[in-house]
Amino acid sequence: MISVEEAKSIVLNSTQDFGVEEIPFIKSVGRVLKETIVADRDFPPFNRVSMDGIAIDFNEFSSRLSSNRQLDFKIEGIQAAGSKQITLQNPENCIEVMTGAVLPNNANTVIRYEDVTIENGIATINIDLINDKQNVHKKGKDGKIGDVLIEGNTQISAAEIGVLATVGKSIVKVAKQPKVMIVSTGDELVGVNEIPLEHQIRRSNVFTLVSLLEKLNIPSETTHITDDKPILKAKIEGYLQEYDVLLFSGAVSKGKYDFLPEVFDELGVEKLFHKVAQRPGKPFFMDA
Ligand SMILES: Nc1nc2c(c(=O)[nH]1)N[C@H]1C(S)=C(S)[C@@H](COP(=O)(O)OP(=O)(O)OC[C@H]3O[C@@H](n4cnc5c(N)ncnc54)[C@H](O)[C@@H]3O)O[C@H]1N2
Ligand code: MOO
Repeated sequence: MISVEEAKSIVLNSTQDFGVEEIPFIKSVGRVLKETIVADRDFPPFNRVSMDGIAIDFNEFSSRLSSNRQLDFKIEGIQAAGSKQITLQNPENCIEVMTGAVLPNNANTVIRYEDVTIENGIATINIDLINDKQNVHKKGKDGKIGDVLIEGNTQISAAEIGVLATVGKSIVKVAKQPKVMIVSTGDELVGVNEIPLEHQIRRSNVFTLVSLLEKLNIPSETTHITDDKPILKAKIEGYLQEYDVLLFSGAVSKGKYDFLPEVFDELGVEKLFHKVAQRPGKPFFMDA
């Protein structure tokens, strides 16, 4: 018999690498990333307008302010998000700009609609306090092309999904999940939908295990084998070929029909431990 701590360390030292696979990024939540994700361009990729309003040349504004001239700017055009960059032709004018748009060429400062009055195609700025380059999210401020955005071995969450989408990673390399079969044993067990006879109980443990694995994003299958040694042996021999991990519930104790330890031995699987100093679950069995 070994302690819980010893058992835990044996389990954790028996981890296996099941390889790498490529999957659609949207299916990768909860999976472990097996590549480094880098920025495919600067972010933002252009000087990006961050307020709806007008874009002007700041020098023009400050020289007018210092010489007490009118703060009215003729509107030359509109720069919408998703449109190619346009150019402010005359520095005495302005361009209406939308959040997410490219800052027009020759403009460097954005004033919000809330601080402007627009009448007959002329925008008049109603405030004095304006900072050079305000309301512009500078190209590359969040990240430069080639910057590492997500390190390998990160567990992918919703936040990483957004980053993967941003850099165009539609297919992503992740650690492969093991193929798992969960086996219940015992002639006393009946299905969840069945009404057990007095001497029977419903098969429940396997579904707890399925759910625990589902939480880790590991799909699994379940099956039931009756307490018949030749059948157990034949079935387990097949599962050992087909699956990476077999989980068993029952048949590892001292009972007359607890055949699993013998079957494992006959099939040549290496026993790592059997019996852990814990209650419940003392006859916990693990092999490699
Ligand atoms: N004059 C003012 N302008 C803005 C104000 C304000 O108070 N006065 N508020 C700013 C704030 S704060 C925010 S937040 C934004 C919200 O704007 P919208 O809800 O109208 O969103 P959009 O302008 O359409 O987009 C904003 C930004 O996000 C980018 N975007 C949009 N959809 C997506 C998507 N599916 N995936 C990636 N990126 C997306 C878009 O290109 C813009 O860059 O308004 C400010 N302006
Ligand atoms: O509401 Mo906005 O997100 O402050 O930029």
